Amino acid sequence: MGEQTRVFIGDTTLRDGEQTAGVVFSAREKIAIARHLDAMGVHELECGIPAMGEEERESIRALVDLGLSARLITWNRALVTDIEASIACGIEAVDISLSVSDIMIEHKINKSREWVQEQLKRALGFAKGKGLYVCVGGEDASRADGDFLIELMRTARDNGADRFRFCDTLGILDPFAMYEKVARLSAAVPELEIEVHTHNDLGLATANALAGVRGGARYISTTVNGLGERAGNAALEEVVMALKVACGIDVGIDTRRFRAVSKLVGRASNREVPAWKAVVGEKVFSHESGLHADGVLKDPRNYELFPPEEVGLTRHIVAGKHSGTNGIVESYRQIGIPVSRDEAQELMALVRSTAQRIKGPLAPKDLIKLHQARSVSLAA
Ligand SMILES: CC(=O)SCCNC(=O)CCNC(=O)[C@H](O)C(C)(C)COP(=O)(O)OP(=O)(O)OC[C@H]1O[C@@H](n2cnc3c(N)ncnc32)[C@H](O)[C@@H]1OP(=O)(O)O
Ligand SMILES: O=C(O)CCC(=O)C(=O)O
Repeated sequence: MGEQTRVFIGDTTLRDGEQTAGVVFSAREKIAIARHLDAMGVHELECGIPAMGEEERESIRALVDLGLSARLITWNRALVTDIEASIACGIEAVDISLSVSDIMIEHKINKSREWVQEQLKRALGFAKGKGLYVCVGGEDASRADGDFLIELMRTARDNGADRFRFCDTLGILDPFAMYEKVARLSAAVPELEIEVHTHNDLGLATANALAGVRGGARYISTTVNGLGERAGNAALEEVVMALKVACGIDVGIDTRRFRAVSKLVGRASNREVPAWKAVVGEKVFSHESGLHADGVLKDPRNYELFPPEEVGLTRHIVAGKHSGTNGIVESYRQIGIPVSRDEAQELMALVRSTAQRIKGPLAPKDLIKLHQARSVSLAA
């Protein structure tokens, strides 16, 4: 992956994210999330499912009325009625979804591969006739027969589709398999852009999204905080930072807003973001261990991949069970108490035993108490 590789982010927090069992966004929350993502420069927002009913359609219309820069796209079954419902919302881009694995074709929709091909032609023909941008969503593509997928993509291409969405619906692939599958499709039907939509059932969603890009995909489906069905989707913040730091690809998104949008979606979904969550967790720039704190104080690059401000976070040096001298000097400096290295060394045992007793880091009041106790014992 070179610097020239152009990658687009299609965020589906408002569709797959809201499909998380038990999650409901209010129309106002949807608007706030969409505004945030748009202001950050996210390229496309999958914003809902018009076929669900009038309330959903109203919230989609409200998003259309915002006049965002991001392209708004809706999820649709391969049914003319679904697409009509999208058009009625003022939507100009649709994802037309079909189950494409034999297991789902036979045991979920109870149809045949031929039916899938025909249904695709019908729905796609209708959508293109209405001038829509169309992404064809291949549900369960990762378990589908590769030759059938190529046939389907050719049908999609020949009937005017703009993109094919390769879904690892159950999150079963490893990055090597993802790379191989996407590379094969990309080589067989180079005229059709590929999007990868990866789920996190094995904790591989972000890795698989990157592998898809290496295989030739140009769109990545993400959600804020990795929200989504079951174990969720590839997290927006992880994908963007991994592309930037590990692959040298800048997708042009303002990453400084990641923490803010993460908190917003965490609140709106009622799914608290773990403190150690990659990229946006509250504590991912907190350093306690003696050697780590020392290294960071000398040069943050020793233990930080990028500055915390780049994702809207701040750095913390924490006094606790694993602290060393330099970290303790810094913790006291931060609360306005200068201590020498010798003093810090003496305080270290007290810091450790306090941390052990309270089973956590020391707050400023704990540090002050220890400092006072030490001064009193020295004076006595
Ligand atoms: C992998 C994904 O995330 S795909 C996105 C899924 N998202 C959602 O399901 C959220 C919103 N869903 C809904 O509001 C409803 O499920 C609707 C409106 C889509 C459909 O509702 P209903 O018609 O009441 O059916 P229900 O929810 O029980 O879905 C099952 C039906 O959908 C059919 N179906 C499933 N996938 C598709 C598809 N891609 N295209 C057409 N039909 C499909 C099934 O075969 C089944 O049909 P049957 O009842 O004739 O056997
Ligand atoms: O069919 C699509 O476009 C998306 C379906 C989906 O969300 C999935 O397969 O996980």
